[in-house]
Amino acid sequence: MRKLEERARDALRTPADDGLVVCDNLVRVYRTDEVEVQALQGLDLVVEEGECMALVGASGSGKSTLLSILSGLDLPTAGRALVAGHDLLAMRRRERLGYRRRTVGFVWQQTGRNLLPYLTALENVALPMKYTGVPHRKRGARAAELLDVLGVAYCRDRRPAELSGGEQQRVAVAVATANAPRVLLADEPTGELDTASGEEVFAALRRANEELGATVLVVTHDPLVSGQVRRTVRIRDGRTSTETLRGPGGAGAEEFTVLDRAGRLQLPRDYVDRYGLRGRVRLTAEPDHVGVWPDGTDRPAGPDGPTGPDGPTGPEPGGT
Ligand SMILES: Nc1ncnc2c1ncn2[C@@H]1O[C@H](COP(=O)(O)OP(=O)(O)OP(=O)(O)O)[C@@H](O)[C@H]1O
Repeated sequence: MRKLEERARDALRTPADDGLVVCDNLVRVYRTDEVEVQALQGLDLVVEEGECMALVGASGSGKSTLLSILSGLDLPTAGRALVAGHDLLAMRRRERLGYRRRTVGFVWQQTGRNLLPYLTALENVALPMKYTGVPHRKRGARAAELLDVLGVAYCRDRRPAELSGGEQQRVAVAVATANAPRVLLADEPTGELDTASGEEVFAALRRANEELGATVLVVTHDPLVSGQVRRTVRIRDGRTSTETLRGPGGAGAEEFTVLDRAGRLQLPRDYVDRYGLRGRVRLTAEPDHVGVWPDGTDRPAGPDGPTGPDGPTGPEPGGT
Protein backbone atom coordinates (compact mmCIF):
# COMPACT_ATOMS: atom_id res chain seq x y z
CA MET A 1 0.00 0.00 0.00
CA ARG A 2 2.81 2.35 0.93
CA LYS A 3 4.18 1.85 -2.59
CA LEU A 4 0.87 2.97 -4.08
CA GLU A 5 0.92 6.12 -1.98
CA GLU A 6 4.55 6.81 -2.83
CA ARG A 7 3.87 6.36 -6.52
CA ALA A 8 0.96 8.77 -6.33
CA ARG A 9 3.10 11.31 -4.49
CA ASP A 10 5.94 10.90 -7.00
CA ALA A 11 3.52 11.54 -9.80
CA LEU A 12 2.57 14.96 -8.40
CA ARG A 13 2.67 17.36 -11.26
CA THR A 14 0.81 20.35 -12.51
CA PRO A 15 -2.26 19.08 -14.33
CA ALA A 16 -2.09 19.77 -18.01
CA ASP A 17 -5.81 20.37 -18.26
CA ASP A 18 -7.50 23.45 -16.95
CA GLY A 19 -10.73 22.90 -15.13
CA LEU A 20 -12.70 24.26 -12.24
CA VAL A 21 -12.27 20.85 -10.60
CA VAL A 22 -9.09 18.89 -11.25
CA CYS A 23 -8.37 15.55 -9.60
CA ASP A 24 -5.05 14.07 -10.46
CA ASN A 25 -4.05 10.59 -9.35
CA LEU A 26 -6.22 10.90 -6.26
CA VAL A 27 -5.79 8.20 -3.61
CA ARG A 28 -7.86 7.71 -0.46
CA VAL A 29 -7.06 4.85 1.84
CA TYR A 30 -9.20 4.15 4.90
CA ARG A 31 -7.39 2.35 7.69
CA THR A 32 -9.42 0.69 10.40
CA ASP A 33 -7.49 -1.48 12.88
CA GLU A 34 -6.01 -4.23 10.70
CA VAL A 35 -7.96 -3.46 7.55
CA GLU A 36 -7.05 -1.11 4.70
CA VAL A 37 -9.64 -0.07 2.13
CA GLN A 38 -8.43 1.67 -1.03
CA ALA A 39 -11.52 3.73 -1.79
CA LEU A 40 -9.81 5.86 -4.48
CA GLN A 41 -6.94 4.31 -6.40
CA GLY A 42 -5.46 7.07 -8.55
CA LEU A 43 -8.57 8.82 -9.79
CA ASP A 44 -8.31 11.45 -12.54
CA LEU A 45 -11.16 13.85 -13.25
CA VAL A 46 -11.44 17.29 -14.84
CA VAL A 47 -14.68 19.25 -14.65
CA GLU A 48 -14.99 22.43 -16.67
CA GLU A 49 -16.59 25.53 -15.21
CA GLY A 50 -20.30 25.59 -16.07
CA GLU A 51 -20.72 21.82 -16.51
CA CYS A 52 -23.61 19.86 -15.08
CA MET A 53 -22.36 16.29 -14.92
CA ALA A 54 -23.21 12.98 -13.27
CA LEU A 55 -20.98 10.48 -11.48
CA VAL A 56 -22.18 6.88 -11.49
CA GLY A 57 -20.74 3.56 -10.36
CA ALA A 58 -21.47 0.44 -8.35
CA SER A 59 -21.90 0.62 -4.62
CA GLY A 60 -18.49 0.96 -2.97
CA SER A 61 -16.75 2.27 -6.09
CA GLY A 62 -15.70 5.49 -4.32
CA LYS A 63 -18.27 8.10 -5.40
CA SER A 64 -19.14 9.38 -1.93
CA THR A 65 -15.48 9.37 -0.95
CA LEU A 66 -14.73 11.63 -3.91
CA LEU A 67 -17.57 14.02 -3.03
CA SER A 68 -16.46 14.17 0.61
CA ILE A 69 -12.99 15.18 -0.54
CA LEU A 70 -14.29 17.78 -2.99
CA SER A 71 -16.56 19.22 -0.33
CA GLY A 72 -13.59 19.73 1.98
CA LEU A 73 -14.95 17.31 4.61
CA ASP A 74 -12.34 14.63 4.00
CA LEU A 75 -8.66 14.64 3.01
CA PRO A 76 -7.14 12.44 0.30
CA THR A 77 -4.21 10.22 1.23
CA ALA A 78 -2.23 11.30 -1.86
CA GLY A 79 -2.56 12.88 -5.27
CA ARG A 80 -3.86 16.31 -6.21
CA ALA A 81 -7.26 17.92 -5.97
CA LEU A 82 -7.82 21.52 -7.03
CA VAL A 83 -11.17 23.26 -6.90
CA ALA A 84 -11.52 26.88 -8.05
CA GLY A 85 -7.86 27.48 -7.29
CA HIS A 86 -7.94 25.83 -3.83
CA ASP A 87 -5.46 23.03 -3.31
CA LEU A 88 -7.49 20.65 -1.16
CA LEU A 89 -4.45 18.84 0.21
CA ALA A 90 -2.65 22.00 1.27
CA MET A 91 -5.55 24.03 2.69
CA ARG A 92 -5.19 25.07 6.31
CA ARG A 93 -8.10 25.17 8.74
CA ARG A 94 -9.14 28.76 8.06
CA GLU A 95 -9.02 28.39 4.27
CA ARG A 96 -10.92 25.10 4.52
CA LEU A 97 -13.69 26.75 6.51
CA GLY A 98 -13.98 29.59 3.98
CA TYR A 99 -13.89 27.05 1.15
CA ARG A 100 -16.76 25.07 2.65
CA ARG A 101 -18.82 28.18 3.27
CA ARG A 102 -18.30 29.97 -0.04
CA THR A 103 -16.81 27.80 -2.76
CA VAL A 104 -18.82 24.59 -2.50
CA GLY A 105 -22.42 23.76 -1.72
CA PHE A 106 -23.63 20.28 -0.81
CA VAL A 107 -26.93 18.40 -1.04
CA TRP A 108 -27.14 15.05 0.77
CA GLN A 109 -29.41 12.15 -0.10
CA GLN A 110 -31.08 12.07 3.31
CA THR A 111 -33.54 14.95 3.26
CA GLY A 112 -33.29 15.31 7.05
CA ARG A 113 -29.57 16.01 6.82
CA ASN A 114 -29.93 19.11 4.66
CA LEU A 115 -32.30 21.26 6.69
CA LEU A 116 -32.68 22.27 10.33
CA PRO A 117 -36.08 21.01 11.51
CA TYR A 118 -36.93 23.99 13.72
CA LEU A 119 -36.35 26.65 11.04
CA THR A 120 -38.68 27.57 8.18
CA ALA A 121 -37.54 27.08 4.59
CA LEU A 122 -36.70 30.78 4.32
CA GLU A 123 -34.73 30.74 7.58
CA ASN A 124 -32.87 27.60 6.49
CA VAL A 125 -31.80 29.28 3.23
CA ALA A 126 -30.83 32.52 5.02
CA LEU A 127 -28.68 30.76 7.65
CA PRO A 128 -25.52 30.03 5.59
CA MET A 129 -25.38 33.73 4.64
CA LYS A 130 -25.13 34.65 8.33
CA TYR A 131 -21.78 32.84 8.45
CA THR A 132 -20.42 34.75 5.47
CA GLY A 133 -21.39 38.15 6.86
CA VAL A 134 -24.29 39.01 4.55
CA PRO A 135 -26.40 41.78 6.20
CA HIS A 136 -29.66 40.59 7.75
CA ARG A 137 -32.01 42.34 5.27
CA LYS A 138 -30.14 41.08 2.23
CA ARG A 139 -30.25 37.51 3.55
CA GLY A 140 -34.04 37.44 3.56
CA ALA A 141 -34.28 38.94 0.09
CA ARG A 142 -31.71 36.54 -1.40
CA ALA A 143 -33.34 33.53 0.32
CA ALA A 144 -36.76 34.48 -1.06
CA GLU A 145 -35.29 34.93 -4.53
CA LEU A 146 -33.59 31.51 -4.44
CA LEU A 147 -36.77 29.76 -3.30
CA ASP A 148 -38.54 31.49 -6.17
CA VAL A 149 -35.96 30.47 -8.81
CA LEU A 150 -36.08 26.87 -7.57
CA GLY A 151 -39.87 26.73 -7.67
CA VAL A 152 -40.55 26.49 -3.92
CA ALA A 153 -41.46 30.07 -3.03
CA TYR A 154 -44.77 28.78 -1.65
CA CYS A 155 -42.83 26.77 0.99
CA ARG A 156 -41.03 29.75 2.53
CA ASP A 157 -42.84 29.81 5.88
CA ARG A 158 -43.10 26.05 6.38
CA ARG A 159 -40.80 23.89 8.46
CA PRO A 160 -39.23 20.76 6.89
CA ALA A 161 -41.81 18.45 8.52
CA GLU A 162 -44.50 20.32 6.57
CA LEU A 163 -42.75 19.74 3.22
CA SER A 164 -42.72 16.70 0.92
CA GLY A 165 -39.39 14.96 0.30
CA GLY A 166 -39.06 16.63 -3.10
CA GLU A 167 -39.84 20.07 -1.68
CA GLN A 168 -37.28 19.52 1.07
CA GLN A 169 -34.63 18.66 -1.52
CA ARG A 170 -35.43 21.72 -3.61
CA VAL A 171 -35.15 23.88 -0.50
CA ALA A 172 -31.86 22.04 0.17
CA VAL A 173 -30.60 23.15 -3.26
CA ALA A 174 -31.49 26.73 -2.26
CA VAL A 175 -29.56 26.33 1.02
CA ALA A 176 -26.57 24.87 -0.85
CA THR A 177 -26.54 27.79 -3.32
CA ALA A 178 -27.17 30.55 -0.74
CA ASN A 179 -23.60 31.82 -0.85
CA ALA A 180 -23.34 31.49 -4.64
CA PRO A 181 -20.84 28.59 -4.63
CA ARG A 182 -18.77 27.92 -7.73
CA VAL A 183 -19.39 24.18 -7.32
CA LEU A 184 -22.54 22.38 -6.22
CA LEU A 185 -22.10 18.75 -5.12
CA ALA A 186 -25.08 16.45 -4.69
CA ASP A 187 -24.90 12.86 -3.39
CA GLU A 188 -27.94 10.87 -4.59
CA PRO A 189 -30.28 13.86 -4.20
CA THR A 190 -33.20 12.00 -5.78
CA GLY A 191 -32.45 8.65 -4.11
CA GLU A 192 -35.37 8.74 -1.67
CA LEU A 193 -37.93 10.25 -4.06
CA ASP A 194 -40.55 9.04 -6.51
CA THR A 195 -40.01 9.76 -10.21
CA ALA A 196 -42.04 12.98 -10.39
CA SER A 197 -40.38 14.51 -7.31
CA GLY A 198 -36.98 13.35 -8.55
CA GLU A 199 -37.55 15.16 -11.80
CA GLU A 200 -38.41 18.38 -9.97
CA VAL A 201 -35.28 18.13 -7.84
CA PHE A 202 -33.13 17.53 -10.91
CA ALA A 203 -34.80 20.53 -12.59
CA ALA A 204 -33.80 22.59 -9.52
CA LEU A 205 -30.19 21.39 -9.86
CA ARG A 206 -30.25 22.31 -13.51
CA ARG A 207 -31.55 25.77 -12.67
CA ALA A 208 -28.76 26.14 -10.11
CA ASN A 209 -26.42 25.35 -13.00
CA GLU A 210 -27.99 27.45 -15.75
CA GLU A 211 -29.44 30.39 -13.85
CA LEU A 212 -27.29 30.60 -10.73
CA GLY A 213 -24.03 29.71 -12.48
CA ALA A 214 -22.95 26.78 -10.29
CA THR A 215 -20.92 23.93 -11.78
CA VAL A 216 -22.85 20.82 -10.74
CA LEU A 217 -21.53 17.32 -9.91
CA VAL A 218 -24.24 14.87 -9.00
CA VAL A 219 -23.68 11.32 -7.79
CA THR A 220 -26.64 9.24 -8.87
CA HIS A 221 -28.03 5.80 -9.53
CA ASP A 222 -31.04 7.45 -11.11
CA PRO A 223 -31.13 6.95 -14.92
CA LEU A 224 -33.48 9.91 -15.11
CA VAL A 225 -30.62 12.14 -13.94
CA SER A 226 -27.71 10.47 -15.71
CA GLY A 227 -29.77 10.30 -18.91
CA GLN A 228 -30.26 14.06 -19.01
CA VAL A 229 -26.80 15.47 -18.40
CA ARG A 230 -24.30 16.00 -21.19
CA ARG A 231 -21.54 14.01 -19.47
CA THR A 232 -21.73 11.00 -17.20
CA VAL A 233 -18.50 9.68 -15.69
CA ARG A 234 -18.43 6.11 -14.39
CA ILE A 235 -16.20 5.25 -11.46
CA ARG A 236 -14.97 1.69 -11.11
CA ASP A 237 -12.76 0.44 -8.27
CA GLY A 238 -11.78 3.95 -7.25
CA ARG A 239 -10.91 5.23 -10.72
CA THR A 240 -12.77 6.88 -13.54
CA SER A 241 -13.39 4.22 -16.17
CA THR A 242 -15.84 5.31 -18.86
CA GLU A 243 -17.58 8.51 -19.88
CA THR A 244 -20.89 8.85 -21.70
CA LEU A 245 -21.45 12.02 -23.69
CA ARG A 246 -24.91 13.09 -24.84
CA GLY A 247 -26.26 15.77 -27.09
CA PRO A 248 -28.80 18.41 -26.02
CA GLY A 249 -31.75 16.94 -24.11
CA GLY A 250 -29.90 13.65 -23.56
CA ALA A 251 -29.91 12.65 -27.25
CA GLY A 252 -27.38 10.36 -28.97
CA ALA A 253 -25.41 8.82 -26.10
CA GLU A 254 -21.87 7.77 -26.97
CA GLU A 255 -19.59 5.92 -24.57
CA PHE A 256 -15.86 6.59 -24.21
CA THR A 257 -13.15 4.99 -22.12
CA VAL A 258 -10.97 7.39 -20.19
CA LEU A 259 -7.24 7.30 -20.71
CA ASP A 260 -5.45 8.48 -17.56
CA ARG A 261 -2.45 10.75 -17.52
CA ALA A 262 -0.07 7.79 -17.51
CA GLY A 263 -1.77 6.32 -20.61
CA ARG A 264 -3.65 3.59 -18.69
CA LEU A 265 -7.22 2.70 -19.55
CA GLN A 266 -9.80 0.37 -18.05
CA LEU A 267 -11.60 -1.75 -20.60
CA PRO A 268 -15.34 -2.06 -20.05
CA ARG A 269 -16.13 -5.28 -18.18
CA ASP A 270 -18.32 -6.67 -20.99
CA TYR A 271 -15.44 -6.30 -23.50
CA VAL A 272 -13.10 -8.13 -21.12
CA ASP A 273 -15.61 -10.97 -20.75
CA ARG A 274 -16.75 -11.09 -24.37
CA TYR A 275 -13.24 -11.40 -25.80
CA GLY A 276 -11.75 -13.50 -22.96
CA LEU A 277 -9.13 -10.87 -22.16
CA ARG A 278 -7.08 -12.06 -19.17
CA GLY A 279 -3.71 -11.01 -17.80
CA ARG A 280 -1.43 -10.40 -20.79
CA VAL A 281 -2.99 -8.98 -23.97
CA ARG A 282 -1.43 -8.12 -27.30
CA LEU A 283 -1.63 -4.53 -28.55
CA THR A 284 -1.41 -3.72 -32.22
CA ALA A 285 -0.95 -0.36 -33.87
CA GLU A 286 -3.48 -0.08 -36.69
CA PRO A 287 -3.55 2.82 -39.13
CA ASP A 288 -6.33 4.61 -37.25
CA HIS A 289 -6.77 2.76 -33.97
CA VAL A 290 -5.16 0.46 -31.43
CA GLY A 291 -6.16 -3.23 -31.35
CA VAL A 292 -6.33 -5.26 -28.14
CA TRP A 293 -6.06 -9.04 -28.63
CA PRO A 294 -6.29 -11.94 -26.19
CA ASP A 295 -3.01 -13.61 -25.38
CA GLY A 296 -2.75 -16.70 -27.58
CA THR A 297 -4.01 -14.91 -30.69
CA ASP A 298 -1.83 -15.93 -33.63
CA ARG A 299 1.09 -13.63 -34.18
CA PRO A 300 0.00 -11.10 -36.79
CA ALA A 301 1.32 -11.53 -40.33
CA GLY A 302 2.51 -7.96 -40.77
CA PRO A 303 4.61 -5.79 -38.47
CA ASP A 304 1.57 -3.80 -37.38
CA GLY A 305 -0.55 -6.59 -35.94
CA PRO A 306 -3.05 -9.33 -36.78
CA THR A 307 -4.88 -7.27 -39.32
CA GLY A 308 -1.89 -5.64 -40.96
CA PRO A 309 -1.89 -1.98 -41.89
CA ASP A 310 -4.61 -2.32 -44.53
CA GLY A 311 -7.48 -2.90 -42.17
CA PRO A 312 -9.27 -5.79 -40.53
CA THR A 313 -9.48 -9.22 -42.11
CA GLY A 314 -11.45 -10.89 -39.38
CA PRO A 315 -13.40 -10.14 -36.20
CA GLU A 316 -11.85 -7.34 -34.24
CA PRO A 317 -11.72 -8.37 -30.59
CA GLY A 318 -11.07 -5.35 -28.42
CA GLY A 319 -10.32 -2.62 -30.93
CA THR A 320 -10.17 0.70 -29.14
N1 LIG B 1 -15.10 5.95 6.81
C1 LIG B 1 -14.77 4.82 6.19
N2 LIG B 1 -13.99 3.91 6.79
C2 LIG B 1 -13.63 2.77 6.17
N3 LIG B 1 -14.00 2.44 4.91
C3 LIG B 1 -14.78 3.31 4.26
C4 LIG B 1 -15.22 4.55 4.86
N4 LIG B 1 -15.99 5.20 3.95
C5 LIG B 1 -16.04 4.43 2.85
N5 LIG B 1 -15.32 3.30 3.03
C6 LIG B 1 -15.11 2.23 2.03
O1 LIG B 1 -14.57 2.83 0.87
C7 LIG B 1 -15.11 2.23 -0.31
C8 LIG B 1 -15.80 3.32 -1.15
O2 LIG B 1 -16.93 3.80 -0.44
P1 LIG B 1 -17.88 4.96 -1.00
O3 LIG B 1 -18.90 5.24 0.06
O4 LIG B 1 -17.06 6.10 -1.46
O5 LIG B 1 -18.55 4.25 -2.25
P2 LIG B 1 -19.83 4.69 -3.10
O6 LIG B 1 -19.46 4.47 -4.52
O7 LIG B 1 -20.26 6.05 -2.70
O8 LIG B 1 -20.92 3.62 -2.64
P3 LIG B 1 -22.52 3.80 -2.53
O9 LIG B 1 -23.06 3.95 -3.93
O10 LIG B 1 -22.97 2.54 -1.86
O11 LIG B 1 -22.77 5.02 -1.68
C9 LIG B 1 -16.07 1.16 0.18
O12 LIG B 1 -15.38 -0.07 0.16
C10 LIG B 1 -16.39 1.57 1.60
O13 LIG B 1 -16.70 0.45 2.39
